[in-house]
Amino acid sequence: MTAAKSASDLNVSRETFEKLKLLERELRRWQSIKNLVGPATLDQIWERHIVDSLQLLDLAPESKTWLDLGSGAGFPGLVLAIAGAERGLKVHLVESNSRKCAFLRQIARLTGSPATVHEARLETVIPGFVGKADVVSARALAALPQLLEWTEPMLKAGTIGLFPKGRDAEIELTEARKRWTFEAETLPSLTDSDARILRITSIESHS
Ligand SMILES: C[S@@+](CC[C@H](N)C(=O)[O-])C[C@H]1O[C@@H](n2cnc3c(N)ncnc32)[C@H](O)[C@@H]1O
Repeated sequence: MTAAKSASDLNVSRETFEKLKLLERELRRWQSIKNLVGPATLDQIWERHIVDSLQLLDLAPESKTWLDLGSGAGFPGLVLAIAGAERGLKVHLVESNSRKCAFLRQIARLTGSPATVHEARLETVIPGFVGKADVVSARALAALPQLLEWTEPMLKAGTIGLFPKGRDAEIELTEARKRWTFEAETLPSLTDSDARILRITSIESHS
């Protein structure tokens, strides 16, 4: 799929669809000078990036505050801020790369989306969100044990972890269970039959 057909394909309003199209256009424009995403994924921006991000919204429909770690060019965090705005969702994007942060700020401004960009290392941002976010997400940032090490204080305080994973999801779960006990749902991805989305709650460290 090279382009989304309509707002109803995505189950979003026309206004949200227009904002997602703006994100796509700007990503293509910035990509030529700033190289924000893997060049091989540019042909499939909707499937690989936008729809892949959008599917997380339905996995935490009640959420109001969302922290996305290592947001890159906005996936999933910026897409969620754009699409979740109408139901009152606010998204915090954490990204250490300044040119990616410039892109995130620009698109948040152009779309009027409730996204706050934290240009920082996630290790310094997470402590301020313990007990303050409904969901923490991270796509293509690190293997599950590292993600749990970073987010454990948030998950212990009741935040839900949503981590899109590739075909190694089960291996990463097995590895993580050596250090923690936690509830994990392994959910199918709508965009890739090999991929999974891990929904993690109720974590306890073994040590
Ligand atoms: C592989 S990219 C994935 C980007 C996006 N989540 C996606 O799926 O397209 C990982 C991103 O995490 C950022 N990153 C890596 N380590 C970080 C850290 N400790 N704190 C904040 N950002 C970090 C990188 O700059 C990069 O943009």
